[in-house]
Amino acid sequence: MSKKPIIIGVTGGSASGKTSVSRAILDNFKNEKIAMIEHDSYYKDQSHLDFSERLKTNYDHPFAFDTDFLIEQLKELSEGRAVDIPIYDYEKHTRSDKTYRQDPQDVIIVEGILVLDDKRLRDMMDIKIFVDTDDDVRILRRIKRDMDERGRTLDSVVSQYLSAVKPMYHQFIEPTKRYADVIIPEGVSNTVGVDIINTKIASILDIDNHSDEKENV
Ligand SMILES: Nc1ncnc2c1ncn2[C@@H]1O[C@H](COP(=O)(O)OP(=O)(O)O)[C@@H](O)[C@H]1O
Ligand SMILES: Nc1ccn([C@@H]2O[C@H](COP(=O)(O)O)[C@@H](O)[C@H]2O)c(=O)n1
Repeated sequence: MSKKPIIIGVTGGSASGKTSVSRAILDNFKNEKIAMIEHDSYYKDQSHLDFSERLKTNYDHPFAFDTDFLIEQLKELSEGRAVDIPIYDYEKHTRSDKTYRQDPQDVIIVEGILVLDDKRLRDMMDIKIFVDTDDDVRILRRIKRDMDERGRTLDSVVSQYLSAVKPMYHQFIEPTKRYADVIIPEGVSNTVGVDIINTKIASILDIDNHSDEKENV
């Protein structure tokens, strides 16, 4: 029987640096069996809706996600079976018709704005991390990212931020900070915070953490 993986939840507001922190962990453990799964991959399929209808969805509310499916796939992985994870299309606001194959791993990072909101998900996690970055920094990063990578206009980013992203952050995301084991101010720039997390993961995996030495090579 396969060993249950270590599951690490990484949350925080949009553009707080969740993906960057997760990548730093992946990089530190690149010789181990480790992968990141994004909650965003499990945004509900909206292919049955017109594009104009999809624009009305509140993508920062827990209802926008098919979290049951994420939990189901995490259980499959935990029991040693590979899964096919949906690939999300931010420009079309729905799932693409493609998936990618994820094999079982020893460490699984589950990243997303609402991964600590669902108790069933939280209870599956061994380490829960909240990346804490000021709202003004996050909106500036988001404008750049959404215009460069997600096909958005400045007006659409600002209007979505004021109508959904900001209020949902304060209603649903920020309150999950209380469930975090570790809060990392400033995300990946906080090298001490990231190193403490890597050391903890290494101790659970029962391996030495040589991240300092790797940096100096
Ligand atoms: N500590 C940081 N300093 C400067 N830029 C950062 C930092 N963390 C993330 N970024 C940048 O901000 C943007 C959003 O970061 P990302 O890690 O994708 O956030 P999230 O996954 O929370 O949406 C990216 O362009 C990333 O390079
Ligand atoms: N069709 C969509 C789906 C999601 N979003 C936004 O993505 C944000 C979460 O992703 P991060 O990488 O920023 O954590 C979330 O705040 C949604 O508003 C979107 O704009 N369009």
